[in-house]
Amino acid sequence: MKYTEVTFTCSPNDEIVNSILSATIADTGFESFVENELGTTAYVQSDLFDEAQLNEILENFPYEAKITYTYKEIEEKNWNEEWEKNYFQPLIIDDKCIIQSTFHNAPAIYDYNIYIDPKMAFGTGHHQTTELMIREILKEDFSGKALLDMGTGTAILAILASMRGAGPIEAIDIDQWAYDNAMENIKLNGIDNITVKIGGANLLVDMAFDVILANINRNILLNDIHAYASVLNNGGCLYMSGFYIDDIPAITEECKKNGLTFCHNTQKDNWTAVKFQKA
Ligand SMILES: C[S@@+](CC[C@H](N)C(=O)[O-])C[C@H]1O[C@@H](n2cnc3c(N)ncnc32)[C@H](O)[C@@H]1O
Repeated sequence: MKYTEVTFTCSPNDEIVNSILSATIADTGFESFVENELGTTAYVQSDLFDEAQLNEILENFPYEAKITYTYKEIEEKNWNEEWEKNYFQPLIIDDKCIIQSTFHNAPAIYDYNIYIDPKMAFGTGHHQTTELMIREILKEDFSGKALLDMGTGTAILAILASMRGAGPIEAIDIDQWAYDNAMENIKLNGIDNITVKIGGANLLVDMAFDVILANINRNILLNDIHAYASVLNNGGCLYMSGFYIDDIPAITEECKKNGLTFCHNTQKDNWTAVKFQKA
């Protein structure tokens, strides 16, 4: 599969502009985002890259900013090298959890030592939404809980949930790359209670979970919350991220329609993670 790397130059180059940019283009198929000294570098499958649509987004950008871009097609094999050279550094969260790749040699001295070789899949912990979800998982008692990780990406959340005692775990992603990468990372971390499947909410039949994690995006979540609610046990919790603080009312409204009550939210920059409970 060919990927296109788009380098955005943002003025101002700040958290708000880069966050809005990432969230907006994520809805058009962009999968990975790296903030840098110019703005954001983002990756999209080449057959999904639509320059006219991108221009329209930038023309109607909902925030005062000047954004220009250049792009080039990259080969699959370059991806790991890019990460190794430039982007993915070990990430330590709350002195409890480290996420690093096999090419790092940071000491594995934390309660949860996670290895992720990201390749094309999203989820190294460096995106605000992943970090917010990680903090929720570190906070809650997941022992013995049947758990679903929707939009698993690298399987980072499912792996940490397993280390925190959750199981059995289903990890689902719509993308073949994510499926392959999730399988690799699960093996790399010696986890044996996660089943990975390719697909979307249509797979959610004849299943029941105590906990559901879904870090995807606003529109997909709004569309699929009813399916998540249908496989959540009474008293079970749904944690979601991939959207902004401003989106909380719309998400809450949809959850309410499906018997889910708002518990709390956390936030970083403009991003948020929310917890809902089924009565
Ligand atoms: C923002 S990434 C999150 C990855 C990881 N869970 C994390 O927290 O870092 C969203 C993932 O959802 C997947 N995805 C997109 N649409 C989906 C859908 N309708 N159902 C399931 N997964 C989906 C994407 O392929 C991507 O891997």
